[in-house]
Amino acid sequence: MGFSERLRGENADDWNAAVGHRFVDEIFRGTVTPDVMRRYLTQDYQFIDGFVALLGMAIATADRFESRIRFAQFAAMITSDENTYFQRSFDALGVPAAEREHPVLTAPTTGFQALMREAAASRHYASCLAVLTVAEWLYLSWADRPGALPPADFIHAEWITLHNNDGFRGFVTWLRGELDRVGAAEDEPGRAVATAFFRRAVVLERAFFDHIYD
Ligand SMILES: Cc1ncc(CO)c(N)n1
Repeated sequence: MGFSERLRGENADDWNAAVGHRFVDEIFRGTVTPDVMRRYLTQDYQFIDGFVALLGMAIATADRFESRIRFAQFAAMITSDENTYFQRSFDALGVPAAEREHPVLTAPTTGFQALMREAAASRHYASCLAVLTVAEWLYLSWADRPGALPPADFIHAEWITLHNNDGFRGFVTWLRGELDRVGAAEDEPGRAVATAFFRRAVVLERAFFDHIYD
C-alpha cells in the first residue's frame, strides 16, 4: 500500500464524514441555501489565498522541474477559472466587497490558514504535499458521483465540476503518486511530520463543512 492510501486509511472516520457530509448531499440536490453557500464561499475564499501560497512553496521545494510544472499549471487554474467562479458567485449572492476581501474569519478557516502557513514554513516538500493532497483528493472524492445530474444553479453546479473534471482528476492522481514517491524516499521522522500534517488537514476539512451549519 502506498503512503497516500495508508494515510487516508488511518483517517478514514473523519475522511468519510467529510466526503459524505450533508453539504455534499445538498449541493448535488441543489438545495444548499443561499445563506449557507455564502458562509461557505466567503470563508473558502480566504482558504484559497493560503492554498495558493502553499502551492508556491511546493513549486519552490519540489525535487524536480516536472513537479514544479504540474503545480504551476494547477495554480494557473485556481487563480483563473476558480477565482472567477468565486467572483460570479459573490455577485449572484450579493456579497459586498468588504465581505469578499475581509470576512470575519471562523475557527476552521484560521485553523487551515495556520496549518498551510506552517507547512509552507517547514520548507519540507513532503509536508507541503501532504496538506495539498488532502485538500484536492478529499474534494475529488466528494465531487465524484458518476451519473449524478448537475444541479440547476451554477453556484452549485460549477463548484462540483471544478472538482470532478478530467483535469482535476488527473492532477489528484498525480498528487497521490507524488506523495507516494516522496513518502517512500523520506526517513521515518520525515514521514511522521508529513503524517501529522495530513491528519490535521483531514480533521479541518470535516470541521469546515460542519461549521457552515452552526
Ligand atoms: C476547505 C477546502 N478544502 C479543499 C478545497 C479544494 O481546493 C477547498 N476549496 N476548500
